[in-house]
Amino acid sequence: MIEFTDVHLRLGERDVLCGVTARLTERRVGVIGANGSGKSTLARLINGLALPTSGTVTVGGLDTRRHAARIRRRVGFVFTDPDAQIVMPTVAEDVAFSLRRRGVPKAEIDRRVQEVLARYGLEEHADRPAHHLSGGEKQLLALCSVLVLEPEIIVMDEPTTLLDLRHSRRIAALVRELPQQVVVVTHDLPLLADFDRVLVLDQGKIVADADPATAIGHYRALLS
Ligand SMILES: Nc1ncnc2c1ncn2[C@@H]1O[C@H](COP(=O)(O)OP(=O)(O)OP(=O)(O)O)[C@@H](O)[C@H]1O
Repeated sequence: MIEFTDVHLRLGERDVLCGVTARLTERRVGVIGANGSGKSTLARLINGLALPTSGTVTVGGLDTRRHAARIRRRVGFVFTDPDAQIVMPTVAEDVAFSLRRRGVPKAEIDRRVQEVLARYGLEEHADRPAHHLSGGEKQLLALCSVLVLEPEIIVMDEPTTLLDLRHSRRIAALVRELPQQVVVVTHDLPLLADFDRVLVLDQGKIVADADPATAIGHYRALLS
């Protein structure tokens, strides 16, 4: 469970989040809102990449201020820009990287890497330089590198931005099937169709918190 309690976050001169309170227990939670409304910042708070100026964020009862390392092992974060996440020369090595750092035995690493690449259609790219992949393939790779760690919670910041329709649908299907809790920040409204809950942010505040159709209706009205 993720819990925000009266979270304020000031960056420079700007109040980016202003009194956010929410308990997220549902399996599929979407976050939508205009550009600059604070969605990515809210997502980054979940694994301690950003810390509140006041208020608290807890994950499974652990405060992100005090337990950042433990929380990062539990919360996988998929960045919008996959280049920010790709660290190793080849696709397979990139997926294996964090498993290696966690001391997982080599045979298990090989098995898990192969499995995740096959599941997301990247197996033929395993030995290619990661930076030669297309934007969409890189986004899938960034996702594979997080999924292979089997985190308890997955936070995705605009995971379909670079993807064509086929790959967007694949991500939507993947999100539907994942057993973990998933929090997705997105402008891709169809992705949220069968989500359990959608938050709408506006100027750092939650202005709607409802089922997808209701929340999206609110968002459309806000921007009209
Ligand atoms: N380090 C920073 N210093 C100052 N302001 C920042 C910083 N990081 C983000 N902001 C500001 O905080 C606001 C919220 O940013 P955030 O990235 O959370 O928005 P967003 O809703 O995800 O936007 P988008 O849909 O465009 O990705 C923006 O106005 C942004 O300019």
